[in-house]
Amino acid sequence: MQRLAPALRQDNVPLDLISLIKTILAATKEISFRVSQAHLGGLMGSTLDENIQGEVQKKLDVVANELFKDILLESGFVRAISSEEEDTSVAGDQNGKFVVSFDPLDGSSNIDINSLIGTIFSIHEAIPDMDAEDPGQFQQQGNKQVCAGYVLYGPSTMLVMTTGSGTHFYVLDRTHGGYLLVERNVQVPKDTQEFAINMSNQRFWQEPMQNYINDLVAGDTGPRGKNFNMRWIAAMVGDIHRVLTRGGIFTYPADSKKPEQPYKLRLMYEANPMSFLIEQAGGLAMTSTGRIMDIDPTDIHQRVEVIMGSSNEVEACLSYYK
Ligand SMILES: O=P(O)(O)OC[C@H]1O[C@](O)(COP(=O)(O)O)[C@@H](O)[C@@H]1O
Ligand SMILES: [Mg+2]
Ligand SMILES: [Mg+2]
Repeated sequence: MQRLAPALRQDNVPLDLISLIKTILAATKEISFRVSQAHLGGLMGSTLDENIQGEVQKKLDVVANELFKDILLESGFVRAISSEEEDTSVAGDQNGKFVVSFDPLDGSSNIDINSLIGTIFSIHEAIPDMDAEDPGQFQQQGNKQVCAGYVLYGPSTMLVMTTGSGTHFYVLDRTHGGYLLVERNVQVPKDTQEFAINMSNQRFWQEPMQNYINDLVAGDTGPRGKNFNMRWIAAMVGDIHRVLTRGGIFTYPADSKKPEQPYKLRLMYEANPMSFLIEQAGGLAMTSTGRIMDIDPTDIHQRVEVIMGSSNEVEACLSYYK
């Protein structure tokens, strides 16, 4: 099996980006170890603090964030970072060529039940003449990402990553400590009979989504004429990994549960990186009004509607909005 660096060179990834990716992955190996030892290391449960999202931070959210932030800011490759757990962007090296947005621990509500969690990252080139302190560094569309990926801390620790030449799967080999390529150019099947949504929000969805999901649930007794299965891991990394592995549609639609906050998932460090991975695997990644990666970011923590996965099924869902 091919090691990471030769696999990236095969995709003509520039050396400085390879160095940054290796730096990011060094942090994920440490997080993978801390996650596996969390019970023993007193890292289960919550802190008393809330992040800017108004969520009580888990101890592992904080540990993973500090690990990631420190290793990136000390690397010299990074002009600035933005993180789910940081109120604002944080300046790094003015000579750094890249900016990195990340979700240090995705699926935090799964930590205490020992279920799937992960780390999500998105890399853009830094805007040349802009100051490291300037949050404008992050006002770049998702279609400008040079790399995106996630690491899934599951039975095995898996890396799923793209640099624009397809989406590839890697596994952390615990014998020699490196990520090995296990599958190149994964493809999301165009059709599927599996959907993922938090059904408990149903009464708060907009009518098109209500109708779409009702028709999936009606199965072969309804207009779709076939049965659909449902899955919800409550960790985007886990649900998207299933979609990349066997197809499916994943959606976190707009809802009126909190009218001042109609969307749940964050553009910069959840929706954009997952969109790059899904599109590079032949799927679609949309809101009900357009392509996620064409959205002009206005805030590092802005939230968006998410409908992504098997292309024909995403199209079918969007047809309810027309
Ligand atoms: O709690 P819900 O409504 O099921 O939402 C689950 C969603 O929230 C998230 O956990 C949010 O991410 P964080 O855990 O990083 O805050 C997603 O991973 C997941 O898709
Ligand atoms: Mg998350
Ligand atoms: Mg998180």
